[in-house]
Amino acid sequence: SVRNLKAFHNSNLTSTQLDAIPIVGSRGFLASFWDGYKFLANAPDMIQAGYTQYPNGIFRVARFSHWLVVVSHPKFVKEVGGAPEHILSFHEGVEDNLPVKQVIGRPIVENPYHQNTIRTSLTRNLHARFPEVRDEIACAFDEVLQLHDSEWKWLPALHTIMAVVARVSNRLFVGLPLCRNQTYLWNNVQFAIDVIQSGQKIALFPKIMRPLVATFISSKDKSFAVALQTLGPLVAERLAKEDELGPNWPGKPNDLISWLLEDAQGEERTVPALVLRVLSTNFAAIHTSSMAFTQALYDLTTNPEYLLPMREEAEHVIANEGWTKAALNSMVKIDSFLRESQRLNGNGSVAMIRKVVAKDGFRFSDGTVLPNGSFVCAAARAIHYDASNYKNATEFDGFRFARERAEHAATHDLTQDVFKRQMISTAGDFLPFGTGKHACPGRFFAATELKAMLAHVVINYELKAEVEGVRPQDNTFGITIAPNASARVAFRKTNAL
Ligand code: HEM
Repeated sequence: SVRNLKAFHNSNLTSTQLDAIPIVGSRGFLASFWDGYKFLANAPDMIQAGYTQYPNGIFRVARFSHWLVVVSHPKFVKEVGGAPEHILSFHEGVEDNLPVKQVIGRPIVENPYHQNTIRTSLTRNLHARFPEVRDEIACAFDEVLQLHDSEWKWLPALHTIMAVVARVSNRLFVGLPLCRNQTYLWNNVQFAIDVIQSGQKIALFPKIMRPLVATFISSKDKSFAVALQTLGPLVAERLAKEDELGPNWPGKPNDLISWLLEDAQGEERTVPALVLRVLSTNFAAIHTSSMAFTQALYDLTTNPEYLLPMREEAEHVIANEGWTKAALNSMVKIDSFLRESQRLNGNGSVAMIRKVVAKDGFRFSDGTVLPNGSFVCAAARAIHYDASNYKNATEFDGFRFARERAEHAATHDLTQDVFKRQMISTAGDFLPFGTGKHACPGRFFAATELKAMLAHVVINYELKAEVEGVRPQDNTFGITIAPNASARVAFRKTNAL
């Protein structure tokens, strides 16, 4: 349409509308097209260069067919996070890197009601379901690690943690016995890998060609068939019960299927539609949480002096309060350690990619205008590594947030004031979960799960790095930064000397 053409012209590499915003790299169509390639290999360095060169501001880098505007001041990050969907679109921003419609499914974009279910019902029920989550953590580590007596055992960190996280997350999502069904679990893991891999390829094609390309590349239909086979019967049973006994039947399980059914309307109340929501929640949950925990394990094995203080904290809190969700609030060192790991090793050089969809563009408070059709994001990693945001910013200081919380508590009336240095708190200078309107709705569960997992690990195991003092190198591709996928960590039972 004319509007689409106009939007394309406004945002593409030859547009003059972004002239006021400085460029990192080259100007001119061919040169900047080449920069688009370089960006795939060097995104973190290019973003850091722009950040250093244009402090507290806004700059742009070339992607293949358009500019990506990058904001580096927390104030501008907040303005991006606060803009509503009809001005800065989250979904259109995601779509640029990941063609969700083709690799996951159209309804996830067109009616994202599950985000609300996750933010509200799932989060509200974390207290009630915590004993099961805790039980699954203990069983999953036992069964996945298979440690015997006093042996040190080397395990591939990411793969091992993925197996634990998939089980623990699904204990909450679908409960026993399905959360231990290996076909069901690995289908969720494989689906996420396929979504990312096929998505990155499909995203290189113009939008109009994507549906066709997807029919050759995407294995979505295969994953969906396995999900339907393994999870479908359980969903069918729930729908039948509701038809027969109404929405509040006695003994109704307190899980994601029930929470989704409370929100799902019309055509979303079918077996395939609900299976797709659970599959896509697994996609959003498993890889992000596994990557974050693996990075924390690498931080712990590289800085082993943190193990004992966290073990002492966990043992002390559990002795006083038992294994409850509320007890996790008292584990401030563990919370701080995970937050610090996310700060330094979060999952991307940029975050919060949005597309300007407002007809008249988007205006920042300093007057800078981004025309309709442009893309904008936050320089997440550079912000996290900036000494004006964090003291000794490039150093891993596992308990920095615990110290800040203690200092704050000593000087403030805490009934009046929530100090935002906990794992779940987002800010313009803390972006592992994004911030603002689309901040990750699953972060309350992620924090609960990862804190309980870390407490379990430090109490029950000794750990060893493959090479003492050397952190396994990240895998970097384009804007993505992921933990090393082949590094191993050694585990040994604590009391098995
Ligand atoms: C450590 C683990 C996790 C990390 C680092 C993470 C990170 C993120 C980030 C960066 C976003 C996008 C925010 C933005 O662009 O503004 C996001 C969105 C989302 N996350 Fe998470 N996430 C994690 C765990 C989870 C879990 C466990 C769930 C589900 C239970 C989940 C469900 C979602 C959903 C549904 C969205 C889309 C939000 C929307 O469209 O408004 N995430 N997450």
